[in-house]
Amino acid sequence: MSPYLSAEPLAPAVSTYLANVAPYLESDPAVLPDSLDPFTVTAATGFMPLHPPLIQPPAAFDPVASLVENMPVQRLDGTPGLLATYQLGRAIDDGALPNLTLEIAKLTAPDGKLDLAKVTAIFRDYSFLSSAYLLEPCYERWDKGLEGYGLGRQVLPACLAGPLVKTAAILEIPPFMAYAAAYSLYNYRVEDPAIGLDKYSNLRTIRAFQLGLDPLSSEAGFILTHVDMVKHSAGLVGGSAQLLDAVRVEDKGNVLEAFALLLDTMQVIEQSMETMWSNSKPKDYLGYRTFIFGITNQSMFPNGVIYEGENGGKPMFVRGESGANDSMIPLLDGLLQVPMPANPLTETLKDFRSYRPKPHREFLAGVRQQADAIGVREYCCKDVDVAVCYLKLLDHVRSFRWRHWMFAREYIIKRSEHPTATGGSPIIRWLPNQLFAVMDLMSAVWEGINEAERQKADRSVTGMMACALDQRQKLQKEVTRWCQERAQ
Ligand code: HEM
Ligand SMILES: N[C@@H](CC(=O)c1ccccc1NC=O)C(=O)O
Repeated sequence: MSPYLSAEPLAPAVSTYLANVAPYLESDPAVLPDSLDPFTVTAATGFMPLHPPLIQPPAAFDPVASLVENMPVQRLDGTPGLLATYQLGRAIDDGALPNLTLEIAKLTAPDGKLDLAKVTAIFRDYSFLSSAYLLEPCYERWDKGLEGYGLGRQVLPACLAGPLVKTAAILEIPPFMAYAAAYSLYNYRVEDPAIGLDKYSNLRTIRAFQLGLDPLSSEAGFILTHVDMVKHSAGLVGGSAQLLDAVRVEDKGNVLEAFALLLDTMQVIEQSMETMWSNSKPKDYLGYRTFIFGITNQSMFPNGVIYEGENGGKPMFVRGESGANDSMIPLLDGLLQVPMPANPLTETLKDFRSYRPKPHREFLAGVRQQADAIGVREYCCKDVDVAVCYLKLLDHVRSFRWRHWMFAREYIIKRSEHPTATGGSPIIRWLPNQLFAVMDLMSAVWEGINEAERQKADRSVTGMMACALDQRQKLQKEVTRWCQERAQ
């Protein structure tokens, strides 16, 4: 019978549903206005900003731009900035910055709405200044080789707190340095517009804390490697939408095509991730890292931070920025329906969701909801060809998280006793919580395939599974050892 004659209305196609949560998915970013959130998700830009990040805020904010340019340990021209001699806090306390909160409402785009690109650039600059202000005393201790971070400044003055809270409220994100809207994804520019994002060597940072305005520094490398990875995220966004559509109508050909796109994209993303080791040296990490800690679960802010003039005078607790706020791996967790154990570590994983840009949050929630509604995992496990693709994509999630565990070990754990990561998660136990979950799902899916079918699968799949199982044991041993040594 024609669907048009059916008495039951048809459930909307997935793409229609995703169009509800990501209305500009198919739009050309070039024609989208700056009154949209710069992190609006499109099939062309994925999780990157719609347009290149705005470098300079409008003239009314010149005092902010000038202070943030003078702030880093090393300025763009190579000379020492305020943080080199721990003078930023004093400059702000002495009135270097007027309170520009009321200027924010004047930031309109040609369509008469608020210009969210400008609002984001201003949020970025205020969040750099605010984190530098709050954590400068900790950096001073670190720089002088003293043990522990001590205390940060416990009060954020109104000239920083007002604009930070106001811009964050407009963007509907927490009022603190963010991974996407500040330090990483809204913090790049290109040296030669003709080359654009195509070559890593063409990337530059806009703002930095320590030496990061020098493109060859480890801080720049740290930031820009994220940009270089996320620039490929369009393949994950498009591939996810394609997979949901195809699974919904049980179109195996399209399912396999969607997996091919997702697998190819992850391959490129992981290749780029590997360049972190040369772009950014582990020995340099702890310096600029001092400035990216948050308030929640950090010894530097045992009683939170008072934002002067905000929150009824009560202290604020906000997590620090973290790659955990990136959207690529959480997208795949949702799409592939990776079950996370019910425990406090997983609660932290869920808490990180609210730190993503609003359009990313909505897109991820939509994909998660649709994957659950159509049963992506169950569908994929019914057919061995599809199950193998599903396993291969899970294996990318595993290898991303494993590589990432190596980063945590070499850049942080071996060099610092501080028990919590910048986002406030326990440094030793949190990353393995999610890594174990992926490895366990891989085992369950593999064991669900009967012996005869498994024999038919190509050798590389058997090898992939053996490697994942072996790695699980190694990880378990390593985590147990670190927990014993650090009493965690
Ligand atoms: C030197 C490089 C890196 C180090 C030392 C590092 C460290 C960490 C740490 C310690 C966490 C724990 C979360 C918290 O802050 O509380 C984390 C989470 C995370 N980071 Fe990174 N990271 C690095 C590079 C990257 C890169 C390049 C990406 C790519 C986008 C990334 C994506 C993530 C993700 C997705 C999570 C959440 C992990 C999960 O869900 O299991 N990280 N990172
Ligand atoms: N959580 C990490 C920092 C981190 O995750 C991060 C911070 C800023 C920008 C990107 C990040 N990416 C890595 O996960 C740490 O504790 O050092």
